[in-house]
Amino acid sequence: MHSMLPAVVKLCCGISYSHVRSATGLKRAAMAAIGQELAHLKKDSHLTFPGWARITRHIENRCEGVMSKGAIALKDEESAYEKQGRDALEKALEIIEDKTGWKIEISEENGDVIYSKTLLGARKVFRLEAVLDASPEELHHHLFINVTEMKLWNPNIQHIEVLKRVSKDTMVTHEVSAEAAGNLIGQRDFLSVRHCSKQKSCIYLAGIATHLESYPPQKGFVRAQDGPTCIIIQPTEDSTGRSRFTWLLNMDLKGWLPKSIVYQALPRAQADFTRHLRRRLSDRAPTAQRRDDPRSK
Ligand SMILES: CC(C)CCC[C@@H](C)[C@H]1CC[C@H]2[C@@H]3CC=C4C[C@@H](O)CC[C@]4(C)[C@H]3CC[C@]12C
Repeated sequence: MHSMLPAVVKLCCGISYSHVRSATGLKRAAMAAIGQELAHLKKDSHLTFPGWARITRHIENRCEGVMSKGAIALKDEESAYEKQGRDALEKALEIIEDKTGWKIEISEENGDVIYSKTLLGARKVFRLEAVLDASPEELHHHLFINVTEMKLWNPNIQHIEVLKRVSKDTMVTHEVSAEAAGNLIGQRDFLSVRHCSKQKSCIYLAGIATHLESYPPQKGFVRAQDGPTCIIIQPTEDSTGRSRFTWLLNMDLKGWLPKSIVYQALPRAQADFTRHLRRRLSDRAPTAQRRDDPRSK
């Protein structure tokens, strides 16, 4: 029964899509609540949890159970997150490096291109290719070191927090997407391992959804699952100090929305993100006030 409920609601939502579009306030809140309920149902059924999540949960339980043995348990936990991060990078790179089946989704005047591809298992992923006017180091700074500041320059992110610093290159983060006007997709929250790896002049930022017993899905949000995903930052060959930016967006938004809506929103979110990142980069003067700065609203 539980497994059928999401499908039934999805069907109803599909049928009433045109009504849903014009829904306002309370109605929309009610729909978001239904979506959230379904996400919880799924979570509780355990069956839908991917293997890696169960493993982390297992390790976490073990760690919490034997805290007195402290160091050993902690070490286990750390290496489990490290491993999740490394595995995510490996899997994301496999997806990016497979050159077959990519279609152009959006091709922008400034040269940015977003490609899409449907993976086995039917998930659609997106790959953005852009050249950014910043060094790999600078991008690493904005996207990894100073990750919590992202909400100041990206209005699509309402909240971002580092819950656990596992090592210099690995952390567990919690993000909440912002509510967007005219956006049918309600707010999502993400709990992910973020891992950074530098190889020669290349910087890789990988991410994958994870699980923290102490951080269950939050009230009011649908917990989405990110990854395996990665961003590759490499210097352009022309030594102008710019970077080639490749971003694989691989995300399961959960909830009940029809795929067509989700698959429109995702590349748009990717294009928006890049626009805000560019604005941040061109705005290096610390005193300048940005239009998109939530503090200036
Ligand atoms: C379509 C709607 C619901 C979602 C829109 C928000 C998306 C685009 C936001 C929410 C959380 C964000 C992520 C939060 C943290 C990081 C880690 C950083 O090292 C690279 C960027 C990355 C990976 C962000 C990419 C954009 C992101 C995925």
